Amino acid sequence: MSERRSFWGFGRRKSAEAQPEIPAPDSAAPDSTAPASATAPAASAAPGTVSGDTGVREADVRGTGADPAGTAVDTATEPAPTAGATAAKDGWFSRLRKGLGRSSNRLGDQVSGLFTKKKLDASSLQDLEDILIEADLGVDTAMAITDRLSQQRYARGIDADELQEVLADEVEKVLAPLARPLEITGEAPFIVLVVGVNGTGKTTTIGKIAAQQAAAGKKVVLAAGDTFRAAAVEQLKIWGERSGCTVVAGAPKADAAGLVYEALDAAADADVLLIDTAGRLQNRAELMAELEKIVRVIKRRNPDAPHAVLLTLDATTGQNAMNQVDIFGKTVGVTGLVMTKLDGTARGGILVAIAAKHKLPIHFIGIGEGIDDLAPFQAEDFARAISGL
Ligand SMILES: Nc1nc2c(ncn2[C@@H]2O[C@H](COP(=O)(O)OP(=O)(O)OP(=O)(O)O)[C@@H](O)[C@H]2O)c(=O)[nH]1
Repeated sequence: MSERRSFWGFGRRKSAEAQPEIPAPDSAAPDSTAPASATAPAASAAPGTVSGDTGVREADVRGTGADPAGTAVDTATEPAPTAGATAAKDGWFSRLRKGLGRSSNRLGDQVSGLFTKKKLDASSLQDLEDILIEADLGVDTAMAITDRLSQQRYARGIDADELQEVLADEVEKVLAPLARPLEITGEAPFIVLVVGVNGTGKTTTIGKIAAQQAAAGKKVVLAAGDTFRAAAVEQLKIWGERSGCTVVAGAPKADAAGLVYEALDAAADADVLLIDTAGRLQNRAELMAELEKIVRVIKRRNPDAPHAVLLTLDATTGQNAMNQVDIFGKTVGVTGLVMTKLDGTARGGILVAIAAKHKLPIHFIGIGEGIDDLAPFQAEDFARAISGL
């Protein structure tokens, strides 16, 4: 059993295919005069107040509205888990298990069907391997599990509970080296670029991270770099208002790289700058070129930045996520993954296959739309939850 990391992993500083038609990358110098406004959040803004005019999907800003300060625990100042942190941890695990219920039920139902026989034989092991592959765990993990079973248990058979333990163990082995909290430390502002396909949860993830960072006492600036979708800007502003973060937004359809340039200025004295980008399919070269331009603009200001490039992946998309990791990785140098929407999908196993193949750090997982529904990824918890333990 691996050592449990603390629930919240932030370090203190110093310490389908609806495709947006993003205009072709603008050749204007990004340091030109893209209109931008630093939006000071209204203290009185009610969470979830969504204007009908904005077209903001209500679900896009659904959060608890609760004070995020009550939910985050800063590990730097908290050497031992408090009763509250333990309760939060337990609460998170039961929600994770519930969220992954469809994935684990799918596995569990199919696997239990194999145990009508007293012993595992070559044919039931082959069936098991097929089930694991169909559950998106990937060929390598599926084979590792069946190999281990054939070596250790073949002769005497195995019951369903033992199989769940073996499954959890093997899944944890794949995931544990990659479960790394996003360390927002060192540089200030720490610049995080968030990229991904349409609707994978970029804006929501930024809103949640912003709330956690603000609750930890950081000064956070949000850049509404999704200039394509007006509703995305409104959505980000609402998240910003909730956590008291400055939001830098431009005119609709403004050049995204120019907006990012303005945001870099606005964030000069901030601890963290979180940059939202428009969703784009990984096979649209011109849209991927726009992302490269954003990275160039950032690097021109700070060659070490962005300090993190997060790719959000929607767990419900299954195998397509593999290809997204490939192409976004090649284009903008993804440094870590956020897997969203693990609640309510039967395809959560894809995270294991992605980990086995791409070996990128997995920073966060999302199991809902609310402000509390994003937490640092913990391999053991995930492995046990998906195995139905
Ligand atoms: N159930 C669930 N819904 C989520 C999760 N994360 C995000 N969502 C929802 O997914 C939808 C899309 O999220 P956004 O944050 O707008 O996604 P995006 O990637 O910014 O979207 P585009 O800007 O259109 O590319 C919203 O309705 C969110 O509330 C999650 O972990 N679980």
